Amino acid sequence: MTSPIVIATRESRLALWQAEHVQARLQTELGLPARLLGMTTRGDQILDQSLSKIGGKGLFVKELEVALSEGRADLAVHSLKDVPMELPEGFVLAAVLEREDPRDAFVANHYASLAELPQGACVGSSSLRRVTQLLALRPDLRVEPLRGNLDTRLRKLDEGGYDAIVLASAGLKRLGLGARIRAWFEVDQMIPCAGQGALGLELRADAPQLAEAVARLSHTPTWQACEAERAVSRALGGSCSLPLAAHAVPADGGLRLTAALGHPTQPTLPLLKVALAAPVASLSDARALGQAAADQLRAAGAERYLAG
Ligand SMILES: NCc1[nH]cc(CCC(=O)O)c1CC(=O)O
Repeated sequence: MTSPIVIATRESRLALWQAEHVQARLQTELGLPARLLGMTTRGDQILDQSLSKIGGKGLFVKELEVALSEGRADLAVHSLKDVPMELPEGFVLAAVLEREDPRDAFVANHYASLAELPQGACVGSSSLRRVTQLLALRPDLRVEPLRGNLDTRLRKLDEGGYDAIVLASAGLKRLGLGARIRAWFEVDQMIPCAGQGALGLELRADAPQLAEAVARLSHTPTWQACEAERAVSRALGGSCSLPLAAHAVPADGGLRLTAALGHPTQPTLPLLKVALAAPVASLSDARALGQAAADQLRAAGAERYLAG
């Protein structure tokens, strides 16, 4: 009997849901038994500072990669949007699963939508991408930092610390909290982050057999879209201290990609936005589209924003 595949996961409720989802799919679709190895990452421990200040997205994946490299785990399940644009040497992204709803959600107890918020209302978000797009829609709002896992953020809203908060719809739905969503931001109004709503499966690069097996769980249209989105970010430096949004949707046999860049320290400067479409038949076509979007952002003046 082969020993079960060990899945390294963070221990937030969302991370566990995602790991269990992959565990179930390995079992039912591939006949591969799997078990979970839960672990706490630095990103889970440090909750009083914004992620962009303490080292970025990588904080959520580093400990899982250590478990992979030490052979304590075989597979790590990540929210793709938390995965750095360049994986460290020795690791590969072996599959991207079909995307959940990629939209951001408006969550509030007393207001049904962004438009209903009174002048000067307080909205919670620590995401520079959300902050800059919120202020572009409603310059009067006061945006205050809000970190923690989804349950913590909802509790802080319920305790009255904010009039509204913005969260990824995918996470809320996965946790059965979809009823908390009062309104959705359309993707052209609040462009999602690269990879939002998708799960990525990471392996050691020296495990080609497992890579081949898990690739069967992958969803090609989602992977191509996410590859284009991630390429925009990679081409602009890939840092999570940049308010960068990138979202691609299938269109006419290819992809339509929209991206927006805000200024990292001056959230009220105008957002630079681009939209382009191209036929896409492979991951490298998708990367080329993302690169082209980044080139257009540079042509539109991104340099000034990237310098800080
Ligand atoms: N940044 C944390 C994070 N990472 C993944 C999700 C939600 C699930 C997803 O978008 O795939 C969230 C919560 C949020 O942004 O509100």
